[in-house]
Amino acid sequence: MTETVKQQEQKHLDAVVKKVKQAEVVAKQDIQTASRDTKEIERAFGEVHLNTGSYEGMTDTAMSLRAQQQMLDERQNSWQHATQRLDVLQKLERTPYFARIDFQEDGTRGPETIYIGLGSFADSPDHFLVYDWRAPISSIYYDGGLGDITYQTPDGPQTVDVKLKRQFQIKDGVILTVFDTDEVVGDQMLMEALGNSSNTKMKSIVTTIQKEQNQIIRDTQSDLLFVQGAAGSGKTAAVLQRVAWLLYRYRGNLTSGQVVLFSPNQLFNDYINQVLPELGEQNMVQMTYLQYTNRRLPKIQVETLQQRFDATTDTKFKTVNALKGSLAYFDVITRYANHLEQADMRFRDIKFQDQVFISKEKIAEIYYSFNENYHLGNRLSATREELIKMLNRRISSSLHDKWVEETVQNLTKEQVDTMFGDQPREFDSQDKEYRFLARQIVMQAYKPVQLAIVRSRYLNINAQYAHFLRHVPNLIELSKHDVTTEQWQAGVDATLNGYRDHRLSLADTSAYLYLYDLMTGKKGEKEIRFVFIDEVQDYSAFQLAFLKFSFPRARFTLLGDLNQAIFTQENSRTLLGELSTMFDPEKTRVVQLTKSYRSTQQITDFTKDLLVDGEQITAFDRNGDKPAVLVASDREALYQRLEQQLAVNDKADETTAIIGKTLAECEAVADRLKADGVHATLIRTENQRLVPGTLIIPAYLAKGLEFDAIIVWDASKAVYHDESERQLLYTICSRAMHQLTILANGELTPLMDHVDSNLYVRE
Ligand SMILES: Nc1ncnc2c1ncn2[C@@H]1O[C@H](COP(=O)(O)OP(=O)(O)OP(=O)(O)O)[C@@H](O)[C@H]1O
Repeated sequence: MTETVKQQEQKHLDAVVKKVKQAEVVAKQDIQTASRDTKEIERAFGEVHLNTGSYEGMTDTAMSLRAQQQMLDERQNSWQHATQRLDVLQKLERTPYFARIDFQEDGTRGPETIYIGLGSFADSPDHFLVYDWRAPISSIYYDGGLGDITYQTPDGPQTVDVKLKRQFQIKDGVILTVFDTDEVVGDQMLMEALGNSSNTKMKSIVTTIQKEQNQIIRDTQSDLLFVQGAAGSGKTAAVLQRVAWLLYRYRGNLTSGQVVLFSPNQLFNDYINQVLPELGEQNMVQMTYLQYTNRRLPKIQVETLQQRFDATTDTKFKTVNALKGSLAYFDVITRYANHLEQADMRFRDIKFQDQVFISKEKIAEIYYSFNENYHLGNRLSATREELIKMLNRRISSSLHDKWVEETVQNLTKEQVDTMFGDQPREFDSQDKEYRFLARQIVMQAYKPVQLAIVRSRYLNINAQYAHFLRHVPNLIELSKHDVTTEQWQAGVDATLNGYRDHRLSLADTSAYLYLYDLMTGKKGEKEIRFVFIDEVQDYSAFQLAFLKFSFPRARFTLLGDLNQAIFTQENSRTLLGELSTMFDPEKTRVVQLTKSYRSTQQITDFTKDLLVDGEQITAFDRNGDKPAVLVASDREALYQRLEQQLAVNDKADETTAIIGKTLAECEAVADRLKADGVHATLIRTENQRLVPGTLIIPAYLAKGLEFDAIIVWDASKAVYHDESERQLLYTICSRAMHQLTILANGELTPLMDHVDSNLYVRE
């Protein structure tokens, strides 16, 4: 690359930066004007005279308040808009763009040049100095090298002839490197991006998005987009870019509040929460499935991640749990709910002052009095209406009860005033005035009854769920699911006992909520448009069906690695099959990512060999040390080796995570390091933060994270002996970017028996 090209480009860059700075000045002025206006309006708000003396006065006041509110909203919008704009401009000032493309459209005379950056920037309405990486035309940067390339526009596909593809590395307005490439996204740039060390926060990959990732990011057709990819193949990275892309593509019609990401744990949320702000967008709604369900059942303690991990190793209810996670079980509940349209709905008495006010038998009689066209939801609203009518009749007939008359007589003037409020007080007769006051008093007294009716408290969901569980053997052939009647019965008893102590397993919670939604006719959250589920292999088909039901208008993007199923390993392969029955095959797209970007070639080759029948994985060509394995006969030697490795990693500025199988093991390591004066942070729960420095993490919290160096604590036969733990061990090892050390006490896990001994160094 000649110096002159760099100089020419620097000149162009300087000119762009100058204009960005000018635009910043304008944005700052806009912000100031908007906040000044807001203050003005707020002051005027305070001065609106509240005229409630007459109906006309009240209407005038309401109208001027509404007008003020509207103006305030407008100003706040423009304030927000200008602030966001300034934020993007400030980012552009430092790095206005990262690529240049020269291309020619059919039938045009000369090539056109565009620059691509984090956001778009124009110095006049149709003169773009920088194109947003999400603009349709920018796709050609990610999708191909030179020559004819087709990209999608809202009006259909368009083909252009790409003449030049130039990449820049720019820091604080200065071009560091510039190189032309004929590749898709030059390996040199990717290599550099991957060479950086890890951080407690994930970064955006906007400059080096790979072609396959670009397909995922820009998909608009699929109702179900299933991304299957090996550990470290950039699923999470791609999907966060996709959120940013969707917010741009559907701007004006889609807000970040209409996008939900289900993530494996809270720690992971913390890890990824900088990516969208870095891209100039607001974060989507992020939660774990546990949080989603628990939020709806605040009084119940839903089993935590750790309890769930411990429970999966408990084999007693294995087949029962497998059934509860299946689509067949989802269908059973749906059928059971249909059956409730005819019979068996469980009700509670509505009580008033400890007396039965409306009996459950009466409620059942009303509920089943409507014809068969009434489904559960309408049946419930029709019943509610009837009950309210009954309550109103009771109120009317109580107006002359003795206690009511006495209360009315004893009202003070203030009490009367409050009861009248803004009501006109002209009554034709004293009796009418009495009836007005008496009605208010009786209504107040019956308030709890009214609430019980409106909030459907007469439904007995607990009894209903218990009835359902006992009824399951009549609804499904248990033997087809390898469950005996006795096993099922024991499972029911365990669930109900737990429930009495306000505890519920995650599988039961999902079933309980689904049944509740069907009983009450809830149709899910319609305003949510996109749902992302990361680490989908840890979900049961039931949970996915429930989420689909809960977000009926959403398109789903599911990310998974069947090699990493920690909780549901045996079901993970049938999951794809079950998913295909839930979504229209025409609108389903499966994308496979096979290249692993996270780890060095040596680590990827090793982790790949750990799998017996793994999905396809190829390493990205980046070299490092082979994984080291130390087996010692006493713990002391292991601790020494651990501390020695930590010292080496620290010196090389590599962040280390020590991953143990259980929390108990991690605690033991943490105690020992503390006693030896080695600083390390133990992550006990998902609510902690990922702080810089050495971390000690139990395996079930390590999902989705990555670190420069990983030390596997105790990969011995005593700890990892079962075939079902293979995927867990794979997940742990595949967290490492540059260094992997495996320590084992006594005998090495047999899960490593078939790993080619050339792929690691045995110390
Ligand atoms: N196109 C890319 N350019 C630069 N870095 C990338 C790219 N794609 C992925 N990476 C990096 O590779 C690493 C792994 O990516 P990511 O965490 O998205 O993988 P994953 O498939 O979700 O992995 P896992 O299933 O193990 O959680 C991250 O550091 C990410 O930033």
